[in-house]
Amino acid sequence: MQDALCTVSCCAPYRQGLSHKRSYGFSRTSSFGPNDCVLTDIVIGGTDTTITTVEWVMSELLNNPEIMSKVQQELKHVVGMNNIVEESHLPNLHYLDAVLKETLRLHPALPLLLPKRPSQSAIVGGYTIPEGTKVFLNVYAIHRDPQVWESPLEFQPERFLRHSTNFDYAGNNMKYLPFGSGRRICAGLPLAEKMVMFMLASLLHSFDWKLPEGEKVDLSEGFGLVIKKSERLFAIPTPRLPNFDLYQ
Ligand code: HEM
Repeated sequence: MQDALCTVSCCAPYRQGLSHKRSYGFSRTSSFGPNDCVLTDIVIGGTDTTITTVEWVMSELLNNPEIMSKVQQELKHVVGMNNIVEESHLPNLHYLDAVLKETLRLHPALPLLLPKRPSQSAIVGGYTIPEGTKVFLNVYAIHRDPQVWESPLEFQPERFLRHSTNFDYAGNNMKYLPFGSGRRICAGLPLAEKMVMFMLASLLHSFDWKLPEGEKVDLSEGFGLVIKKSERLFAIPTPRLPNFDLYQ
């Protein structure tokens, strides 16, 4: 167990006896050991981000019923109506993948990533960043920059089908960084991508979704390290599959 945990990148400084350079906005107690740190990172990093992302995708889809219908058509084609979603279906859900990428563009769960402190002074774009400066990267602004994105405020998943080779989650393209970049990129990225795709595919394959009568989706944002919707989403599911035994 200990070996498995210690492979997570943020534990490495502890193993080398160095101090942790990340600032989270709250102080760590001295009773925390290396493995507590990893577990805390995983719980904090892996829950709010994932839930918030699923909620934003569902909100955007309820706001764009024609896009939701395209996702469900794809699920009908790839998964079938007498089957339930399996992990093996996920690589073939290209349109749902584009919907997730477009949602993470407009609603990156961590809009400023996590703060970093350079361990030595550096010059970036002509600016000197002294050692120890707290640095935030405004991914939210980059993802909505009209010089980078055409019609940046519109929800258009198709843009990721056109540019699918350029925009992945690996953090190599500085125009699109929903999981960060470099050695502090999201440590849960492979799990997060699969988990969110699986949840969305299951929700949209098994159910049709609508809003309560007369209600509209409120897309306004709250304020925080993780950008959540200011109002929780309330939607009504109706079973979609003909064979109800599949739900059991
Ligand atoms: C949709 C879901 C998720 C999103 C959008 C997301 C996004 C991010 C971002 C932007 C960062 C900061 C990267 C940086 O500062 O450069 C991060 C860090 C991190 N994430 Fe995630 N994350 C998600 C899910 C998860 C999950 C499921 C886990 C674990 C099970 C996880 C674990 C972590 C950890 C441990 C870090 C800190 C990495 C480090 O400091 O080296 N994340 N995440």
